[in-house]
Amino acid sequence: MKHRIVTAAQMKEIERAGNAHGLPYLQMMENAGLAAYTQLRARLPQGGALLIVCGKGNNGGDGLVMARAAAKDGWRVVVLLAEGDPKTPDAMTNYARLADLPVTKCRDAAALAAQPFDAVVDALYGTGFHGSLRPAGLAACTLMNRQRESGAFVLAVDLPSGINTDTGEAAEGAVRADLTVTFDSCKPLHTAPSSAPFCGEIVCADIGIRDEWHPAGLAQL
Ligand SMILES: NC(=O)C1=CN([C@@H]2O[C@H](COP(=O)(O)OP(=O)(O)OC[C@H]3O[C@@H](n4cnc5c(N)ncnc54)[C@H](O)[C@@H]3O)[C@@H](O)[C@H]2O)[C@@H](O)CC1
Ligand SMILES: [K+]
Repeated sequence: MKHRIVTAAQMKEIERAGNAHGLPYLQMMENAGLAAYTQLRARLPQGGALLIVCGKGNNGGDGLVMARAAAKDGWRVVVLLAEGDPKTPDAMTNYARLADLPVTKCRDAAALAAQPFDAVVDALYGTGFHGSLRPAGLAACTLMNRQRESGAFVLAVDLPSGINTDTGEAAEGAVRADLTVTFDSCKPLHTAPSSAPFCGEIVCADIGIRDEWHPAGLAQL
């Protein structure tokens, strides 16, 4: 794990620098989703039933990349669109890329409560989350936490949903993960005492943004 820690706003600057150096946002999302999937496959090489809970932003987009990779690898994939259709351009592109794959799409967390899964991917909220969980988000987080209590392995994409990236404040009902795969740099929540216990093991994955591209002042942190 890299020891550099950056805020949500600094991470956006780093991504902007990556894009300016010729690494498009869509490619960063692809790299993020595949890096997280590689970590999942390393822990559950046998595959199985996989629930991927997606929000409507770019964190959900990372989850949709994972859904594509996992379906091609033979997992039985269910995607829960917990907040409806993806809304950001890159997440919408990755949703369209699922069209010809055997991925089940669902919009109702309650419908999945009794279904057993070997693994759950939390791609509901990432660095964009702040405040408290609203009903749809809370229902999705409750489903993930119940699945974990029933034995499913929970991988959080970037951070467990329901946690504020910069303060580490955990909303009531936030996800508890076995593994958190974050990207490029760690964020304050990964080490804050209030939120670190929600993360489980933390892996910081390379998504192709070279250290020398980082805006001045961030590369040395
Ligand atoms: N920007 C980029 O280039 C990349 C972003 N990546 C991913 O994108 C994530 C950030 O994506 P976004 O900025 O789209 O945001 P998120 O996907 O983290 O959040 C989604 C939406 O949730 C909303 N939201 C905030 N608080 C809420 C609440 N309490 N209840 C309900 N909804 C709430 C936000 O308004 C936002 O629109 C990162 O965590 C990372 O996973 C990665 O794909 C790597 C590249
Ligand atoms: K997440």
